[in-house]
Order: sequence, then C-alpha cells, then structure tokens
Amino acid sequence: MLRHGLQVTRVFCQTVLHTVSARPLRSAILRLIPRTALLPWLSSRAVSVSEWPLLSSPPRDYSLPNPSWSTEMRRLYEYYDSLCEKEMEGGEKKPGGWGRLPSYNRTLKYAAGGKCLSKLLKEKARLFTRNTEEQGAAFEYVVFMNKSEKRCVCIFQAGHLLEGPPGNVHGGAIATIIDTSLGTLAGYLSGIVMTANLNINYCSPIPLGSVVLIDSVLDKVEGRKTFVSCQVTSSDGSKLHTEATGNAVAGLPIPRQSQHATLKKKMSNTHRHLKHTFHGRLNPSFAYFKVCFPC
Ligand SMILES: CCCCCCCC/C=C\CCCCCCCC(=O)SCCNC(=O)CCNC(=O)[C@H](O)C(C)(C)COP(=O)(O)OP(=O)(O)OC[C@H]1O[C@@H](n2cnc3c(N)ncnc32)[C@H](O)[C@@H]1OP(=O)(O)O
Repeated sequence: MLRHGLQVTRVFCQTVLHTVSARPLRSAILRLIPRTALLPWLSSRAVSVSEWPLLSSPPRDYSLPNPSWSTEMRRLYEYYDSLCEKEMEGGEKKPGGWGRLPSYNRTLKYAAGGKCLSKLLKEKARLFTRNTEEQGAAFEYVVFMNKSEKRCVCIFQAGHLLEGPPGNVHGGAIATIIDTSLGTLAGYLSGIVMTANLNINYCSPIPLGSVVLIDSVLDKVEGRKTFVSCQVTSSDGSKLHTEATGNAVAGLPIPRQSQHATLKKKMSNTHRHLKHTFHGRLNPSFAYFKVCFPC
C-alpha cells in the first residue's frame, strides 16, 4: 500500500515538474521539495544526492559495453579493464596503472554533476562522436589511460554510418577518432587543449565494422604545446592502418576585447557551479579533468 502510494507520488511529481515549463516556477517547486526525502521515490535508480541532482536520470556513459559491441571489442575491453586500478576488499587498491575514461555526449554538463552549464553550451550541442543514440551505428569506442606511461589506448569499432570508400571507413571519420584519442591524451596531461596541428598518413584501409586499436603516446611538451602521436593498428597489432602526429595547444585562445568581459563572467559562473558541485574539495577549474576526465 505504502509502496503504491509512493509510486503515485513519484509519477505525480514527475508529471508536474515536466509539465511546468516556466523556469522560475519550476525552480520554486524544486526548492520546496526536500531533496533527501523525495529523491529515492522520484528516481527509479539509487543515486546519492551528491552524485546526481534531483529529477535527472544519470547520464549515459558511452564508454561502457553495449549489445552492438563485437566479441573482439568486448575481449579487448575486458583485457584493458583487467589492467585497471580497482578498489579491492578492505579498501586496498589493486595497482594497474590503467584507468577507463568515462564518455558523455554533453561533457561539461555531466562532468559537473548535471548542474546546468548551458550558458556556456548550446542546449542542442552534442559531442560529435557521441551524437547518435543508435548503438553500433557510428563511433563505438572506449579510451583507457595510463598516466604513468603518458599513453592511452582507444578501442574503436567503426559502425555502418562511417562508410567512405565502399566497405571501408571514411578518412574523415578516422581523423575524428585520431583527434579524439590524441586530444584526450593531451588534455589529460596538459589541461584544456585545442588541436593546433594534425598530420595523418593513411597506410591501409580500415574495413567497416572492424575493431582497431589507437595507441597514443606523449612525445614532448614545449611551453603550451603538447606533441603527441599515435598508430592505428588491427586489433591483433599485425597490420598498420594509420599513423598520426599532433600538436595541441593548452589554454583557451585569447578572446577579442569585446567578448572578454562576457566570457570572464560566464567562466566565473561555471567555476561557482563546479565549486558547489564538488563541495569546494577541489580546485574547480581542474575538477573536470581530475575527477572524471571524459573523452
Ligand atoms: C572550452 C574548451 C573545453 C574543452 C573541453 C574538452 C571536452 C573533452 C570532451 C571530450 C574529449 C574529446 C576529445 C576531443 C578533442 C578534439 C580536439 C579538437 O578537435 S579541437 C578543435 C580543432 N581545433 C581548433 O579549432 C583550434 C583552432 N585554433 C586555435 O584556436 C588557435 O590557433 C590555437 C588555440 C591552437 C592557438 O592560438 P593561440 O592564440 O592561443 O596561440 P598562438 O600564439 O597562435 O600559438 C601558440 C603556439 O602554438 C603554435 N601553433 C599554433 N598553431 C599552430 C599550428 N597550426 N601548427 C603548429 N603550431 C601551431 C604557435 O606557433 C605557438 O608556438 P610558440 O609558442 O610560438 O612556440
């Protein structure tokens, strides 16, 4: 009976809150509801308040296995996952040196725990490599990072929407996944970066639907520039498909004078959100990278 009552309350609250579109009214209602009391009823999943805000379902982590993954993709995922540092019984950490990076389609929003940072972001914007919900259709990938070796491995399965030459992957799609891997490595090591330069040699075509490995390493850091390179090989490493070098520049480009004040204000709002989300435990500007660096 009580369970039924709670369910009705949950559905009622969800309906009201989704129907109320006026923002001030919606936030007034949200303020009136005691979070800790209602959260377990309103969310079908068990999430803690500090992990995820009221009424939002946790974002999808695209780096986790899904039914479209081939046996080879799963095998490689399980291999690298077994090398990852894991919490063991008794709180001890199993050393491994590797870590899987989560991946979201709205990175800044989700990395900040769902706080709305959409002033900085376009509401409809999505990470290019994660812009379809159809599993297996385009970019299926997961990045494993080895911080001590300054290296990352991306396991990539190319879906049917990435066709270029018949039966093979489009060169632009290959460039995209290379940019993602190199950008992720450079960003992980040097903070916020923009790719300034990318050189690619396409050595042999990648068959559509196949699984390849993108092994990226740090070459050197010179001031703001982080030089990285990678090799794209078949999943058993026997065939070289592509090789690339890149240079990523750290820090945001200096905005024009007229944009400066607005950007500064937006960034300080973002920092406030991050500070609030992480309860001031971390330097908010780096919370995004240190807590859950996405790719
Ligand atoms: C708000 C950001 C938040 C990021 C959040 C990340 C989310 C993570 C989520 C998921 C991860 C997925 C990972 C994806 C990764 C994708 C990465 C991309 O695709 S980035 C898009 C394509 N790149 C551009 O659009 C850059 C356009 N260019 C620029 O903005 C500027 O030119 C920039 C920033 C690269 C440099 O501009 P300056 O004004 O800051 O600095 P100057 O003085 O021009 O250059 C600094 C140094 O770099 C060299 N440099 C500049 N451009 C170069 C070039 N093309 N080639 C070689 N060197 C270059 C210069 O010679 C200079 O070197 P010297 O310090 O003098 O030694």
